[in-house]
Amino acid sequence: MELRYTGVSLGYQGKKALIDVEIRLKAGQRLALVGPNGAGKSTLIKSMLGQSEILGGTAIIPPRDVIGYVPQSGDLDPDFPVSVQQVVMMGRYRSLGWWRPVRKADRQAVAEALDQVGLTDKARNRFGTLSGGQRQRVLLARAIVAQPQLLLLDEPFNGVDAVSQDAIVTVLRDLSAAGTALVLSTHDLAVARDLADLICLLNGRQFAVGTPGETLTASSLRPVYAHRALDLADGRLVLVDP
Ligand SMILES: Nc1ncnc2c1ncn2[C@@H]1O[C@H](COP(=O)(O)OP(=O)(O)OP(=O)(O)O)[C@@H](O)[C@H]1O
Repeated sequence: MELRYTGVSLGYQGKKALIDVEIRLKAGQRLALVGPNGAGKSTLIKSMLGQSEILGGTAIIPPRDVIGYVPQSGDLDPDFPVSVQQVVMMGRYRSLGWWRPVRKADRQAVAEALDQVGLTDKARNRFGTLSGGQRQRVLLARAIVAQPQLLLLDEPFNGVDAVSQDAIVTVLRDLSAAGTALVLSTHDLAVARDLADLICLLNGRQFAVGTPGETLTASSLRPVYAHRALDLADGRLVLVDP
């Protein structure tokens, strides 16, 4: 697994939304994309799925079939009449193909993924009846049954309760210990600090990339958040509505 962007510009219909992207990620590393609304976090994730345009530079992206994607749980229609285990089984379709019936190994993989996210007892429940945090865990299970080498997560903790957040963080740590590379976008600097070993600061361009110690400093964050960064009299920095 190798993900490498060198001087990359990204956007839509030929118009740039994010420039100067320089990232390099190896197996088992965890990268957090941090920046205010509209910074380009989703655009960078979408570029790895072929859903935004690479307008310049060089991007080395693993093949689509080894990439897993966890969308924001709000992106899925909660009224769609499917059970939790059916949603997770969708993650096996790529390897199943429409012509091959579901096998015991597929059912076993689904059961294991549900166990990993702590939702075995909800397997037969309707997806739409779960809480936002539980739905997010189901979408994570759907991604991991395909055993991706690179897992992308768009704001995985938005609208997620503390129990679900802890469950998701544990699964993500286990995945990365087993060699899966992770890229996640987040507004939450505490989450980024605790979960990521690399942080990329974005706002229309890449401002910095490095360890949490290198990037989560007042002098690195100030230009990224611009008018949303407030300098306190004692020299500390507060981010207003990050
Ligand atoms: N499908 C699209 N077509 C055209 N422009 C888009 C599209 N999606 C996003 N943009 C633009 O690209 C820029 C970056 O948006 P993006 O959604 O990547 O930011 P973000 O950091 O993920 O923000 P948020 O935290 O609000 O999700 C914005 O100016 C946005 O308007």
